[in-house]
Amino acid sequence: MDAHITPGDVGGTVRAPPSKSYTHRAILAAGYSDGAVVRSPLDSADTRATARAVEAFGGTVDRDPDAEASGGTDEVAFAIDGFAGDPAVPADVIDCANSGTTTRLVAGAAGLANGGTVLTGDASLRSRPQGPLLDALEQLGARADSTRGNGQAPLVVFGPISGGDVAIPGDVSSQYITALLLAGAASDEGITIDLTTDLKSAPYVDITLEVLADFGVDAGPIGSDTAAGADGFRVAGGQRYAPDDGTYTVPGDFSSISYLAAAGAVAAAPDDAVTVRGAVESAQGDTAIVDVLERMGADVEWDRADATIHARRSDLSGVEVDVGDTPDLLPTIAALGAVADGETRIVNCEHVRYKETDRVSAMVEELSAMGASVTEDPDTLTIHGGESDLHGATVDGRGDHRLVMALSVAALVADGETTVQGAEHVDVSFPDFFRTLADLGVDVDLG
Ligand SMILES: O=C(O)C1=C[C@@H](OP(=O)(O)O)[C@@H](O)[C@H](O)C1
Ligand SMILES: C=C(OP(=O)(O)O)C(=O)O
Repeated sequence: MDAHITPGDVGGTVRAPPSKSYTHRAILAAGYSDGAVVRSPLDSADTRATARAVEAFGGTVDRDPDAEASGGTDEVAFAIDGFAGDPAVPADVIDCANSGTTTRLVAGAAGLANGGTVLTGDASLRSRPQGPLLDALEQLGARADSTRGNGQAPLVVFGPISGGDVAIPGDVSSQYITALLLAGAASDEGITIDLTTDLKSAPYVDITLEVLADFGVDAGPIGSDTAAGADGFRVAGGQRYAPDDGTYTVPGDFSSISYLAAAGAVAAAPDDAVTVRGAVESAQGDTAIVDVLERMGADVEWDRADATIHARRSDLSGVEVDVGDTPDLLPTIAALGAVADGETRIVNCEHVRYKETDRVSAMVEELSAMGASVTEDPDTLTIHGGESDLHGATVDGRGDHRLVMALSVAALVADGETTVQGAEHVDVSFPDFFRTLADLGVDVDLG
């Protein structure tokens, strides 16, 4: 599906979708428990993959937004029956679709099963690195293979592990650490994780620790108060997952909010603003988008008490942004850089090449097609911005939801219509993205 976007002003109030990262963890944590209700979950292609995995391990996920689970309101909730820390051997291959988070977190759970679990997914997923996690599972006594021997899915994991010590790099994906922490709590002995490199994407491990705490599970960093700067992590075994009152509520998604706030900053009508509700404080590193926008000169305000963000149009200037902690903001910041005056340098971004696409190269090529001047080094993306340079074009979302959304933001201020190919891929993290843009007044034609 293509999205044809006509440039124009935006304004109005919209709601942020629920967090993808929190929803994955909450579904799987509920799976590890005897059962729990997850309120306000993100219902998207990626989170459905995690729900399928919980069912493959013997749980059930009732996605019916039905009265009982949601406490009699029309709020959406998932009612989940867990596998109580003891995953069954799946009867079939688990299809993780496009979701790296599902693949890694579920590979960890597979380590606890008394038999084999096969994990696969789409072509993008099957090109992403899993080697360090397979190696960690082997250190814990599992057999963990990539069928092609290239460290990529399809993966086959044979458990059970009972816990122990692992050494693992932290600079490829923090999701390996999350996987080991979630599984370690349900293992007999617990898991101690020694980081052999600095940790990238550290706030995602803080999200994990926050969700674990909310499910009554004790785990923490070694040598630091938070994941950033930690030498490693420790989770004791034999713990029971059980959230207070049997329910867990998912906060809004700041990666998704980044597109809406950016849209306001580049295209809000004079005397109007984009207002985003659901901007609840949490451990999400991507709240940094507010600071990035402010540094670029945007008129943006996060009313934390009201969980609301207001973004008005302003002239933006280029800045340097380190995305070591916030890889998912790279496409948004690159689009903002293409609109801003002067140079925007996105540094510490090598790990952003291991996502659904190599997002560094992809943003260079697609923004260049819109007339921006963009260059890359292995670890840096540089945009030589200036709104007047951007023109409408046909750009390829490359099956990557974040490319589709970031390019749609750039399209709001390009000269002429932009066609973003593969628009349906927003289903991965923000299924209502184009409806939300239309609610903000964007002239978008899906066809
Ligand atoms: O744990 C998570 O929920 C995520 C961690 C990050 O990945 P890496 O840790 O692989 O950088 C992020 O890019 C991804 O979108 C979601
Ligand atoms: C990289 C992402 O997710 P995942 O790793 O779960 O595929 C993302 O949402 O940008």
